[in-house]
Amino acid sequence: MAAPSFLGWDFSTQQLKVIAIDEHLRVIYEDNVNFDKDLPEFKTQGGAHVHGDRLTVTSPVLMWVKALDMILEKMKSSGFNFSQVRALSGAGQQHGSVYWKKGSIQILKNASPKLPLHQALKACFAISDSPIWMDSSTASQCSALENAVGGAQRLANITGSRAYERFTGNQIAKIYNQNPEVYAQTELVPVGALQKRISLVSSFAASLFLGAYAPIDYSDGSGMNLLQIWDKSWSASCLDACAPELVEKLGNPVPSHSVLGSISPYYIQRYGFSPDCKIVAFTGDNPASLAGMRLEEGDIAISLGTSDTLFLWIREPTPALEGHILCNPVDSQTYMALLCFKNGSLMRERIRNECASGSWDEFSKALSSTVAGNNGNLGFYFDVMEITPEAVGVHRFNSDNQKVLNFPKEVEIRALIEGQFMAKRIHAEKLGYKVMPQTRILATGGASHNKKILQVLSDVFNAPVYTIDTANSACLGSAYRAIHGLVAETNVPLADVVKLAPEPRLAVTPTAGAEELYHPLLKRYAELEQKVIYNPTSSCL
Ligand SMILES: O=C(CO)[C@@H](O)[C@H](O)CF
Repeated sequence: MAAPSFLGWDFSTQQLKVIAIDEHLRVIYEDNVNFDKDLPEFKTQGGAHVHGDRLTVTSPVLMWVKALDMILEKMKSSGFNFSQVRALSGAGQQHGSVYWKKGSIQILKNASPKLPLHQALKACFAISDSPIWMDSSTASQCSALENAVGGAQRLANITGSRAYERFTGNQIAKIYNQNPEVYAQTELVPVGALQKRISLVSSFAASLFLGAYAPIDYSDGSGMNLLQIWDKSWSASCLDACAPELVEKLGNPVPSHSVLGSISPYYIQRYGFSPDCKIVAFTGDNPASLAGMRLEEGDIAISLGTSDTLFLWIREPTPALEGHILCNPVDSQTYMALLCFKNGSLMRERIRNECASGSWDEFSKALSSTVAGNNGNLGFYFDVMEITPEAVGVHRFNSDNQKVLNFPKEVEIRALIEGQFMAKRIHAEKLGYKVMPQTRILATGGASHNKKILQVLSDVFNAPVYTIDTANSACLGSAYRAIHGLVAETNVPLADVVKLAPEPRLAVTPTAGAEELYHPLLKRYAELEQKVIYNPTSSCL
């Protein structure tokens, strides 16, 4: 008797990925389809089309459907046993939107198992190229939405974020403003009938497996500037500010752990899935990554990449004009926060090249040869316009808070690393994050292989740092959520469901006295940050 398995899907920007795990959480299959390489007929770059205005960015919907056909055929050819899949879930790139044309629901429901799905659905989309998260063409719609609800902070208090160009509500508003006839084409049926016609990429992907329109989940719905994150219902003032009859087109949002139903007959007949295979609500890629990293309350995940991204588990968030508060995908009573710091590894590499002859070993030696706290020297390093906070340029201050033009090389290196991590703690705490006794920092990305850098991170947060591999965290998190969905109704936390998964590896613990040392420095850093924040009207500092 073959062992039961669970599938996790990730409809990300550049590729479609799938992971199968067994009941012991061991990976038994993984595969991917790269959109540019494997589907060249769609002529994408990085999975997207960047339009001539350099602001509009879209991706072809049928490319996503065809990628699913391809990956399922690859699995079938490899002899994958679909009949043992007990449940599946998935993730999609956040904020993107799919516009189903009138009548698509019948075509989706009755797709012939003799044909690939992309052939059945080829005329089902009112917009063939969906707007995605890389789009920044909706500045006017963002201003209109913030004005309609009483300002940026008010919108953040309602939806968890101020208006962002990539957020779905503003994208829908642009389509309604610029293509009202297309907007009218998207299907409209009574609310409550679980029918709807505008999907996120995540709920669109779930619809393909369900053979019906899948609802938007609370967590990915938090990335639309439309959902009230406190009572998890659509905000009437936000919907009305974006487009008419929007609630009929979105349907009712659902908890992210919801079992939506059984897999569509199309997959049973074409691939041999079991009729009992359950579809668990899909969610956004970042919420799915939180599940894949198995974050728990008090944890903070830091991805040290080109830009540095923080995932926080927060019980009582305070939405701000920076960062994003989302409904937690694995615990409907709590929240997750996303914070992005644009000046990440490229900034670290520039200082390494200039102050450590391009060598990470020399960079690490400089960190070892300088004292924690850097004798009160502080620095802000933003080669490109930073978004957290909005600031640009390099600004150095000595222990008397006097601006200085430069630091000795090893002081510069420590000022960069301490500054980057103090900023992360300050802005995380502004969003309501609290370092707790059980706090763990889960570090990933290139710089997480450098223990000297991690030691500074541990000291600034006064918390142990673990390293994890997040290469497939969204996919793996989706497979974990597929298992969790089957038991979530019994209030079993995800942590219990995935306790057999490989543990993160402890890398460093805080140096004794770190909290006492960095507490006053964090206060100084926050005060000085106010001086460097970008003010287009003031002379450069
Ligand atoms: O826009 C983002 C999050 O707000 C990106 O991380 C997308 O989710 C990437 F697909």
